[in-house]
Amino acid sequence: MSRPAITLKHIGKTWTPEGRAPVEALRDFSLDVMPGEFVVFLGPSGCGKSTLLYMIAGLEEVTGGTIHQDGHEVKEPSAERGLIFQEASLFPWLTIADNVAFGLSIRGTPKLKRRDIALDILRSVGLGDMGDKKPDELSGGMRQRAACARALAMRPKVLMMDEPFAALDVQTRAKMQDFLLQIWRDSGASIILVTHSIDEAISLADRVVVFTARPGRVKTIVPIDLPRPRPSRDPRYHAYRDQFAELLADEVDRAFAEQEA
Ligand SMILES: Nc1ncnc2c1ncn2[C@@H]1O[C@H](COP(=O)(O)OP(=O)(O)OP(=O)(O)O)[C@@H](O)[C@H]1O
Repeated sequence: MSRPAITLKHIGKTWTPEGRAPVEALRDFSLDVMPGEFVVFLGPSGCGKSTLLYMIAGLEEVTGGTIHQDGHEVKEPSAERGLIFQEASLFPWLTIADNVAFGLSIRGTPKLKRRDIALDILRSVGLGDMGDKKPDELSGGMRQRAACARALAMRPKVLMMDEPFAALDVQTRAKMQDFLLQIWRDSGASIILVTHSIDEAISLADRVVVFTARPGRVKTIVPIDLPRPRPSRDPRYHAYRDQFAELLADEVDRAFAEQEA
């Protein structure tokens, strides 16, 4: 069997905000993400999903345990680990092509080559004609595709997405999910996606990691054993939906009970 792309061993994270009580966000969280695997993080609000993504990205430090990518300990951000947020964080003063090429300029890729790569990737995400536009001239879905193009330009081995489609309408969201599956297949990258949507988790994931309420731990890991595109009318799809609804309800109840205690 191949080596995991990402290995999380006994991760803990306690936030210590100034002047406020410490918050234990994650406790003893262990997980392997395999090369080319699509993993979805699903869990109640505040259970540490985003915190964990930022730590895998190298933007936050762990307070316990270790994170490795391809056997190397993660200590800082790397272009090999791309991160995409809910709102496409494009530079508003740059054109879409320049946004996509931005990371390549830091890497030292020559200007003409940068533009070629940017336009190529923009074509692959269906934005071939949009290179010279500014972000505010694009729709929300297009901006999010441009953010994907910018991350993909760096050829990341792992692409992390923090509720990337939450701000989009239902139809655009469904289209973006299809698009994401396509770029996932084309790029061969591992994807770790955070969502609150049970349907999104079932539609996309190879495996769904369900978090406990805070402090977040692995409650259970559910492989989705359905062909893609996932048949939402299939009784097995409904069985997964019921299973996740029950697992989440359990955790939400537990979180409320603890708040009231
Ligand atoms: N910078 C920070 N400083 C202090 N506490 C933080 C910080 N970031 C997150 N937290 C706390 O850590 C806990 C986990 O937050 P996080 O955003 O990772 O959860 P989440 O599962 O992504 O939540 P949601 O689903 O609501 O986005 C929360 O209690 C949050 O308030």
